[in-house]
Amino acid sequence: MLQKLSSFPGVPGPVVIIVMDGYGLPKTDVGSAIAAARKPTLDKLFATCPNIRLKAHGTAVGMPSDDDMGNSEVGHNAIGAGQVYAQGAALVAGAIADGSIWQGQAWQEIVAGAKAGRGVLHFIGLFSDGNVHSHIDHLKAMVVQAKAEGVKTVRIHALLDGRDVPETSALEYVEPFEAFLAEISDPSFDARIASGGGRQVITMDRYEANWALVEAGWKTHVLGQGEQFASTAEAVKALRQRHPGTIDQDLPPFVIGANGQPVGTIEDGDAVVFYNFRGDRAIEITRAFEEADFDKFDRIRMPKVIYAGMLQYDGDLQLPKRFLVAPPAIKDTMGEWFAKSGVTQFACSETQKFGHVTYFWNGNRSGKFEGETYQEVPSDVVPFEQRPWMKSAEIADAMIAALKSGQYKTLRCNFANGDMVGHTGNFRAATLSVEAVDLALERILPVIDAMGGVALITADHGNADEMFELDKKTKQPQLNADGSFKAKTAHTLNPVPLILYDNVSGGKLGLKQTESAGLSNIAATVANLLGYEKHAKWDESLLQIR
Ligand SMILES: O=C(O)[C@H](O)COP(=O)(O)O
Ligand SMILES: [Mn+2]
Ligand SMILES: [Mn+2]
Repeated sequence: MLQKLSSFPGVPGPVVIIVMDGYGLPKTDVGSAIAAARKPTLDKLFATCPNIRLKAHGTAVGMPSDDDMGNSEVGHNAIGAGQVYAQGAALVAGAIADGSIWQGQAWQEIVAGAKAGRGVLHFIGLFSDGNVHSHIDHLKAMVVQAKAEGVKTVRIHALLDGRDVPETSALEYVEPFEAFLAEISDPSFDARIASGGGRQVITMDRYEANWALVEAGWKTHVLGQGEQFASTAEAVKALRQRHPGTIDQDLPPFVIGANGQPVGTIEDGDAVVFYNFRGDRAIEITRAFEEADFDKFDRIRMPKVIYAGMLQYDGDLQLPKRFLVAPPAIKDTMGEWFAKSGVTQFACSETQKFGHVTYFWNGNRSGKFEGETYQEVPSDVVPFEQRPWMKSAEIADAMIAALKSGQYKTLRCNFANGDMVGHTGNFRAATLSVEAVDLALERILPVIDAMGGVALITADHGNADEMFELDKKTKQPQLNADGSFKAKTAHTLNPVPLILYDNVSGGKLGLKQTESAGLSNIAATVANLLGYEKHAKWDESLLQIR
C-alpha cells in the first residue's frame, strides 16, 4: 500500500492523465503544426492553468545520450514507472561495447545453430540509426562477430525507415552498408542483403492493427516472394522512380536475387535474429516465427529455425523465448502500486497507441493489474493523413462514459494524432490532427469538473511541433529540389508540456518547474493528487500544495 499524505487528502474526484502523443514545445513556430493549429482549448489551458515543461528525450528517459529523441516506449515507460531505466538502445550498445552480448547463451545458440544447419544466419530489422527500434551499428557489430565465429553466410532483411530518420534517407544507410558487406565478404564468408521494404508496408505492424503487413513481410523475408532486384540500392532507386513522392517507410517490398532465384530465403536449420530492441512492432513477426499453432495468416511454410530477438519483447508472455540482451527490469510501476493501494484504473486509446497506455505504461507487461480496466478503440487502417482526426472523438466518448460511471479513481488515455499524423510529414493534416485533439479535450474537461476531478495533460515526446527539417544555423526550413519545404517525419528533441487542469482545489494546487523535471516525475505527482505519498523508488512529485 502507498502511504496516505498527511498534508493533503487528495482531490475529491478522479485524477485523469491525458497523453497527447507527439505534442512537443518547439523553440520556433516555423514549421510547427501545433502553432499553426486553431486550438482554443489548449490555448486557454496554457494561459490559465499551472503548466511547466518536462524533459522527454535523451538521458531523462533512459536513452544513451541527449542527442537521442524520445519515443513512445521510453516515454510511456518513464511516465508509468515514475523512474528512469537504461532502455533497450543503451543496454544493447553497452552489451556490444563490453562484449557481454557474445558471451550470452542466446548469441552462442544462434551461432551454433547456424553452423549446425546450412551455415546461414539471418538478421531482420529496421535499417537505420534512429535508435527508436534499432540501430544499424548493432547490426554491423553482429555481422563482424558472426564472421569471426565462423558463420559462413549472413542474410539481412532490411526494413527501410524514413520515420525515425529523414523521410528519404534510405540510400544513406543502404549504400555504405552494401559496400561494407562486399568488403567483409571473402571466399569463406558471404554477407548480403536479401530482402526488404518500407517499415509501414511490411513486418513491423503493432498491437494487431493490421496482420496483413506481417504476412507481406513473411512472404518477402521467409519465402522470398516478390519483385527481384540485383541489389538493395537498385531496388530503392527503381521503386522510388516508379512511385514518385513515396517516402521510405511506404516503399513496396523487394527481394534480392537473379534469374528468379532469391539469394536469402529462410530455410530449416537457419538461425534468425530480429535485431530491433523495441517490442511493440517486433511482437507479431516474433509470434509468426515461434508459435506452432499460429493462425493469424497462412505461413505456407514454417521453417524450423533458431530464433532470437534482440531483447525479450514481452515479459509476461516470455516472447521471444531466446533474446540476446536482457530488457530493463522495470519494477514498481504506478499501475502496480495503485492496484496494491486499491485505486481503480481505466486506460483507453485507439489500437495504434493502445499498448502504449497498457503494455508500455506497465513496464512492457501485457498482463493487467487488479482493478485495471482497458478499452481499445479500433484504429482505422488507412494512411492517417487521410483521417487526421483518427479516433479522437471515440476516445473522448469512452473517457466521458468511464468518468461518468464513477468507477475509476484514475483514468488515462493517449491521443495518437500529433504523432501518427506527424509521422506522415503532411503539415496540413498534422494541423488538423492537433485541432481534433483540442476538440476532444473541450468535451472531456467539463466532465472531469462535474466529477470533482483534475487532469494532468502532457505528451510523451515531440513530433507535430516540427514538421519541416530546419537548417541548424538559420532555423529556416530546408528546401527540396523543387523549392518545397523538406518534410520532417521523425520525433523531436523538444520538451513537452505538463498542464494541471484543476477546478476543484480553489487554487490550492500548482506545479513546480524544476531543473530536472521530466516524464518520470508524473507518477509521484499523480499519487499526491490522489492523496498518497509517492513510492520510494519514484522520482519527485512536481505538485505544489499551498
Ligand atoms: O514506431 C513508430 O511509429 C515510430 O518509430 C516511433 O513512434 P512512437 O514512439 O511514437 O510509437
Ligand atoms: Mn509517442
Ligand atoms: Mn511516433
